[in-house]
Amino acid sequence: MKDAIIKALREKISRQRWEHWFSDFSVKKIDGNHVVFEVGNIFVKDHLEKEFGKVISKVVREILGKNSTFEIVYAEVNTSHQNSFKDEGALIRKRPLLLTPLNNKYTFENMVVGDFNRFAYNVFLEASKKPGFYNPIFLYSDVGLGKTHLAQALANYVLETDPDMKVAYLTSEEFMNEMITAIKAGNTEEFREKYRKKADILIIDDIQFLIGKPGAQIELFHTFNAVHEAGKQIIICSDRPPQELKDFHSRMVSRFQMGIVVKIEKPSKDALIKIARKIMEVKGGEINDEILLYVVDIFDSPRLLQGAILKLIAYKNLFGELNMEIARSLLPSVSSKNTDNDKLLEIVSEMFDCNKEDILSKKRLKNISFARKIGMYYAHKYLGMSTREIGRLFNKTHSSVVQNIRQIEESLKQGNLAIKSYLKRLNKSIKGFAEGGTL
Ligand SMILES: Nc1ncnc2c1ncn2[C@@H]1O[C@H](COP(=O)(O)OP(=O)(O)OP(=O)(O)O)[C@@H](O)[C@H]1O
Repeated sequence: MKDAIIKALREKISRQRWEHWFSDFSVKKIDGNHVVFEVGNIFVKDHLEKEFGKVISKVVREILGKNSTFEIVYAEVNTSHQNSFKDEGALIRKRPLLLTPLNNKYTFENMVVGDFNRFAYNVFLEASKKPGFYNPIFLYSDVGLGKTHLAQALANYVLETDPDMKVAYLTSEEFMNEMITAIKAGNTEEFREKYRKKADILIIDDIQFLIGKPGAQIELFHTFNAVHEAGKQIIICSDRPPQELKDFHSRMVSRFQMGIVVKIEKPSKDALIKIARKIMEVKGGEINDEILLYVVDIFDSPRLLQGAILKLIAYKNLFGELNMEIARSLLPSVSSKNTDNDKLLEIVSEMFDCNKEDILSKKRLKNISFARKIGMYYAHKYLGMSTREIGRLFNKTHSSVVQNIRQIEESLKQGNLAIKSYLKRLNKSIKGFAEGGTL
């Protein structure tokens, strides 16, 4: 029976996701029509419940009957010496366990180093070899200059050299949401244990999101202290220096400053050219030097540069050619960013018969929420905006942006012609892709 459950589950999950998330997943026992699954740690348990709960439940009901239930438990790793012999098998892992998903393209090798980021880069490189040496590391810069890339490069490096390390990377918004869910479900102990006791390296991105959220700040403060006291590495990323995190308690700000504070500056033109070349190398695609210099003249942050380059490469792949004239016609929609952002809100509100304030509000009327979704999808795919920037533009949380974009993607996959036509109209109005677009 155990094998049948695993086999049926395997058939419903892609190989890649299976290898990623189910490497130490097993059926611990079956009590009547209740199945107990076991995984290696609480992070994987959480992720499986969230992402695969429905499919696991379906399989269990298919095999054991309609009213069957399941739970996932995680194995406690006993680190005491007396028991180390017994637990040896469980402690040796051939492959790192990804506690929270990381982008494997965010490596030190894929990062261009220049005067603008050399100090930060070296601090992170050194810390990845000696976690806890600089503790905490507080990294800040303007948006899109490589903070997430650098923090995850450290995480990827550490996991590659020591697969048994447990690295948790999450935004402060995710931290807060998880905290709220845990409070509602009465699981606060589990939540606290997850980050305070289990993580060897804790990376909290976008700390500024907690401005104005005192409850989450306090929880993070205690987590910070517990992790720090245990000598585990903490990394905080922010869009401003610690002292400018207004309304954060001064004891917290001073904790952030007690290790090392590093900043990434704006890259120079030369550095941007190198970054553009690196992006093409990593993403696999090429644009000629003339166009590349034109792009670098317009965009001064790696994130915007990346959005523009990907758009040009996508065009070239679709239509087989790309010249300067086409590049010019494609890019204004991204370059005159602020105007376009305003225009985007204006056009979608007009298209869906509402006003800009409705879109930025919490109203859930059908036309308004549809306008939001289409606008967010467009901003992501055509204006090269990150989901966080979109959140700021539409006055919505990061997770609701991600969810809305996913819903549109899903509908497009299922061939929803109405959405295609809205996007096409939007595209024409905003002067995106050359006449006719790619939709
Ligand atoms: N020095 C660099 N070399 C190569 N690519 C870079 C460099 N800096 C940034 N990038 C790329 O630019 C994009 C944006 O970087 P990233 O998301 O790390 O910025 P960020 O500072 O975390 O942004 P935010 O403030 O929005 O959180 C990423 O795809 C990243 O790989």
